[in-house]
Amino acid sequence: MAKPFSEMPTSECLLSNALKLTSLDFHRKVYAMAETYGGIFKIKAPGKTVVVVTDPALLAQLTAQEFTGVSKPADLYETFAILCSTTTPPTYPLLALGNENDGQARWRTIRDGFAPAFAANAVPQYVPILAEEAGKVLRQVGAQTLDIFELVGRISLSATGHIMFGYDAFKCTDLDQPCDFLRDIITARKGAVGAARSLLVKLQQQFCPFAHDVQDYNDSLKGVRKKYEEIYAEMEGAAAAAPVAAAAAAAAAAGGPPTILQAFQSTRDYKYPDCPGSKMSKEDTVALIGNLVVAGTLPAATAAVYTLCLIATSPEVQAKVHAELDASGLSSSSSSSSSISPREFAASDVGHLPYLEKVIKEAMRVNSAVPQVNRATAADIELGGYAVPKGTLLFLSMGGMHASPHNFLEPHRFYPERWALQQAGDAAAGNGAGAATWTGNSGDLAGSYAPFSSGIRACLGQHWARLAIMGTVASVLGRFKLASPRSMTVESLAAGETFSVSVYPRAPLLLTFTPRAAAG
Ligand code: HEM
Repeated sequence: MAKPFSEMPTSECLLSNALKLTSLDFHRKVYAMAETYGGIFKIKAPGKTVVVVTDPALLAQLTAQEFTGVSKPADLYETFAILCSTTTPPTYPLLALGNENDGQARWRTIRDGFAPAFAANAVPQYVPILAEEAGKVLRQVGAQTLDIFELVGRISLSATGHIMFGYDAFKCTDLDQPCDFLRDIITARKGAVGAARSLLVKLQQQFCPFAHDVQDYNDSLKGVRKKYEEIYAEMEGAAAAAPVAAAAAAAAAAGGPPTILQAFQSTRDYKYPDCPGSKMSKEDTVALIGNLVVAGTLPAATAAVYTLCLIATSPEVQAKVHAELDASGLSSSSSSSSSISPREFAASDVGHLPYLEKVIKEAMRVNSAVPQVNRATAADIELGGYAVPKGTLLFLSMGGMHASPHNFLEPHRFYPERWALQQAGDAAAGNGAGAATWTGNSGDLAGSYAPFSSGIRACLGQHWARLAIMGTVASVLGRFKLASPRSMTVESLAAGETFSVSVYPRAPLLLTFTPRAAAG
């Protein structure tokens, strides 16, 4: 007999739940609900049942490859469309990679084409480019107060342009030059969420005026789409000037991994197995460019930004990070010249900055850049002893899992040492109350941690994201001591965030930069 779901009390039901779904910080509300209702519970929304999952084992089960009763809606917008429609919603070009409606085989073909360029052994080749772009931007920073999201966004965009498309696609290395592309992406996506929000508001008046909002959505994407078309044209030119496919073949013949640019070249000629005779069109490639720009810039920038903010407000953490960078020769204060020119971050530094690694891991736990992914049941399934019928929308809240007191002690505390103490506790069982206290309730912190999701649809760019975040944070802290002019805590950062494709700060996040050589 299937267990009954935890139900919301009547005061929480229907309309109030539906409005929570439309709120931009809905994921934070889910965290609070999970504290009350546990690792799996049901919320009521118009026309559909929604099941929220924060339990680590059930999350892993739902994302696992062999779990076939579950499909992935492409995006938040499609999720809303499923919420209010019984028919299959139309597909949107921007979401081509990861859109289940295009067919599993098509998605698999594209993912397989790009996977070698994102593999763990391929991403170190991008690090020198990131370090160079970070250096170009950071050399313009003196002793001053800056919006850290703007600064890191510039580094992220310059690196993305060079690494993925082989040229300066976003031209924003000069601090005095306007560089609004990251904000354009956010605004376009916010338009999409806004359309979804108005969709649900209208739903209360008349049932599902869907077509009208699709138009809003497409209009909101026009600006950034023009940019993706420009990038496509530039890549065509580059391919004509220097045969990228031949370079990819040569790299493969030499046993080296291909680059992302080469992967674009080779996937372009792919045929879709489920559609005989069809090849990837220009439209598909433009959509993929958009997909990788959005996925590759926003969440990684967010993660680096929140890491830097948390470091800036924790003097003892910052001192330890600086000491580690000094010992590795990555700080300007450790360089023989007094100028701000530390050795640039290199892929070989990974594995040799264990404290910084824990700091980033902890920052990505207390502030999950991608707090939630969605799934829909394609058949009746059983989940953790509960019966979940076909057509149920599943909200997989990794942020809720990271913030749950069921999984982490003092979950809202930024405490990088918890990861070291777990290792110490594992190594020396019965090592006193300190270690035991911090091994976490379940004794398995790692099992409750999945910022990139897991399984068949796990983040394709996660190896690169980890390196990029570490390289960005090390490049900034090697050169500067950071301080926050206003007091910032985990709670105040959370209160100031909002959500589009990933979490990002609602207002400028100001940090004061003091060159390390001057700070001593
Ligand atoms: C901190 C940075 C990042 C975070 C937290 C993050 C997180 C995620 C998550 C949670 C998913 C969805 C997984 C699911 O539905 O189960 C995803 C998918 C994806 N990510 Fe990332 N991501 C990050 C950076 C990147 C970067 C740098 C790239 C590329 C350069 C990238 C490319 C992708 C792609 C292509 C997918 C779709 C995979 C598929 O549908 O098969 N991500 N990411």
